[in-house]
Amino acid sequence: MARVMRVSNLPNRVSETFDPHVWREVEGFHLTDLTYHRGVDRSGGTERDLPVVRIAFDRPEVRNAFRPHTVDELFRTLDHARMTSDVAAVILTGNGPSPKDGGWAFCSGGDQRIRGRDGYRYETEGADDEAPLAQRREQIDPARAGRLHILEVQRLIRTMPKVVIAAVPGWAAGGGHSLNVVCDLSIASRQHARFMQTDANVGSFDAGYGSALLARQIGDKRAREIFFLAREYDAETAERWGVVNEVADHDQLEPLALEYARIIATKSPQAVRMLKFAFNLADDGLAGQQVFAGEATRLAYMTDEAVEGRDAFLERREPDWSGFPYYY
Ligand SMILES: CC(C)(COP(=O)(O)OP(=O)(O)OC[C@H]1O[C@@H](n2cnc3c(N)ncnc32)[C@H](O)[C@@H]1OP(=O)(O)O)[C@@H](O)C(=O)NCCC(=O)NCCSC(=O)c1cc(O)c2ccccc2c1O
Repeated sequence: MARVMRVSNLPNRVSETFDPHVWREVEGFHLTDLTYHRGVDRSGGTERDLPVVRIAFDRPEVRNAFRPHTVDELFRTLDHARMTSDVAAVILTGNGPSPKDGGWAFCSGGDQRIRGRDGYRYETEGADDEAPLAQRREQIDPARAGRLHILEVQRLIRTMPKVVIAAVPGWAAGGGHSLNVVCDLSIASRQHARFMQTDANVGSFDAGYGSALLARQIGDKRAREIFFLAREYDAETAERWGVVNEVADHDQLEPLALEYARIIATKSPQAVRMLKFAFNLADDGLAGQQVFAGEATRLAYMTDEAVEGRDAFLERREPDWSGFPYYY
């Protein structure tokens, strides 16, 4: 929950684009592949929570590729943000640059080094993340099934009643390209953001949101081009095509994402929630209808009419609907 307290120590600067003055680490998470922060206002000698969190891939040396453990952490932090009732918006980004070559990434999709025939494989406890390829394969835990559960994360982003903003500081490739598609809003770094849908290069295919929703967003021919040709495109092209909302200078990427979050937090939470689910409804079929209808049920529960139905049952009497007209 939002808290006001004395100013605490600043968190580590987890990325060159990260401003420690406006974030605190979210407690209780022991993350290895991500970082998770809550926005704070430290002006006036106190520290006050802001209604925004920042979740960032933290494997810059492999362009923020995800392994199953990364996906577990991503699901856990997103779900925590979903259930934190004073958080309006989530910024999803990638820390950087790579200490190896200075390259930037949002996310380069599934970690191909640990891809098995049944999906992406977990590694044994204490596995060496720096190990060469042959050793990586020996580190795979044979007792655990391969996973494709980035799709579960996509569904969580899609159905969580918060606005998820992708701040793309570098490469969005493969499954990282698809994550950008499923976020509600996107901002890309003018200098470093690059997009490429590499799925078909490596024998993979996101045949759900990654392709079909992309086609809905930017048009069918363009989406087919992006998948079938797998050509690199830059931030300005992405903006022109409708893959991102806005391009920002690299050092302004996170401030702009924060500004988006600040504006969203000035709007009615109920209106934002209903709008997000309304945008999803037609494309998500019955699942979309169920999510939207759940919120309609919540609104109904807030009425005197629904309260009368509940109370009549609890008081063992017939409900009196006489005060509630058949609206038309
Ligand atoms: C992203 C790149 C275009 C960047 O190119 P660049 O030249 O800038 O950098 P390098 O290629 O030299 O990379 C630096 C360093 O990182 C390693 N690396 C990068 N990406 C990955 C990765 N995905 N897996 C493992 N390692 C990666 C790279 O090997 C270098 O390491 P060194 O040790 O040599 O320093 C380019 O890197 C690139 O094309 N990357 C691969 C992109 C890709 O094909 N991703 C997978 C697509 S499939 C996918 O993501 C996917 C996942 C799912 O779980 C699905 C589930 C269900 C349906 C579909 C799914 C799906 O499609």
